[in-house]
Amino acid sequence: MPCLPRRARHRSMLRPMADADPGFAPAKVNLTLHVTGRRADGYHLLDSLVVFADLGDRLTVAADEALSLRVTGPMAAGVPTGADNLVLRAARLLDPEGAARITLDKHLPAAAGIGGGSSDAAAALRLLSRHWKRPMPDRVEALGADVPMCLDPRAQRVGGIGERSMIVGGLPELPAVLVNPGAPVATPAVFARMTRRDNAPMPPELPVLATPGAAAEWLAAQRNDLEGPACAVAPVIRDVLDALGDARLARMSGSGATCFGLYDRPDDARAAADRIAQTEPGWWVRVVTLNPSA
Ligand SMILES: C[C@@](CO)(OP(=O)(O)O)[C@H](O)COP(=O)(O)OP(=O)(O)OC[C@H]1O[C@@H](n2ccc(N)nc2=O)[C@H](O)[C@@H]1O
Ligand SMILES: Nc1ncnc2c1ncn2[C@@H]1O[C@H](COP(=O)(O)OP(=O)(O)O)[C@@H](O)[C@H]1O
Repeated sequence: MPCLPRRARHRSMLRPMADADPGFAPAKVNLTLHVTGRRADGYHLLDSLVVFADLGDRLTVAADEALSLRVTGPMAAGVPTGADNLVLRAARLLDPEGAARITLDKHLPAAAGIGGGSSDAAAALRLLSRHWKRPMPDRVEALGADVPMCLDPRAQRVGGIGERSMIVGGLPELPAVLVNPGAPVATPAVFARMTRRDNAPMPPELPVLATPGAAAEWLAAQRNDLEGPACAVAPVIRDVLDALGDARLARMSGSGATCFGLYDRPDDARAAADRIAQTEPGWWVRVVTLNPSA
């Protein structure tokens, strides 16, 4: 596999793309997640290749005299609606006095390793900074380690505890299936289960991967170091990975429990999703394109 220099841009913090759809909060998928160390404050150092999906939550804002949030949509159940919702926390970080009527239409499962809450927070920051004409706050990572990477939903290599990002090119669109078994998994519980925290990073230069097959082959030699600990917390994750056994690559995203399967063609992904949905009607199963408009 040639190791070519990639089109890359180093930034300590991502800024929203000028042409990003500001109210769309796409699912985040960690194609790799190498845990390479731990900071003195307990947070873990990561080396992760992150992409976003063409599936996500949707935020809208309207002028009003107070700040309010309504959560709707097929995955609204159980999502906090009060001040602890990341959308309201993002709004307050941007402007403690700001007023708006916000609607969050949930399509992603919560506490699922696909950054739904973080992506919602990033979308709230994008939308409300326009609506209120306020600059983006400096320390958005105060909302969560995943929030900075969600501000600019393009493929990126993430370092530090999640706050350092580098946009990467050379990845194709990836036909995929996302599967969540409906067991919420708490991120701190998974990190706490790790027995080894000084694991190897990815290679310094990522290769150019022209096709889904080439991407799956290279990714298979990388890892998600949280997969084993997450399976110990929620053993059903093993069943999900087994169900995705016909994929070119099956792996867990983030701290779980959502797993992704990569396929050569969208038709292959659709066939796998139909089969899994029939066998496990209680699971959340979606056909997606990862890294859309690559
Ligand atoms: C694991 C990842 C990988 O992308 O994704 P998810 O599973 O959440 O989607 C993220 O690092 C999660 O980011 P996020 O969910 O925003 O984390 P935070 O709210 O900041 O932290 C939740 C808890 O996770 C642990 N944590 C998080 C990030 C990190 N680099 N090291 C950690 O040890 C800490 O115990 C922290 O208290
Ligand atoms: N807008 C939101 N959507 C989903 N979860 C939210 C939201 N705001 C706050 N939360 C809380 O954040 C936690 C993490 O949710 P989420 O970001 O979806 O998962 P993960 O960190 O596993 O990717 C959940 O336990 C949930 O209670």
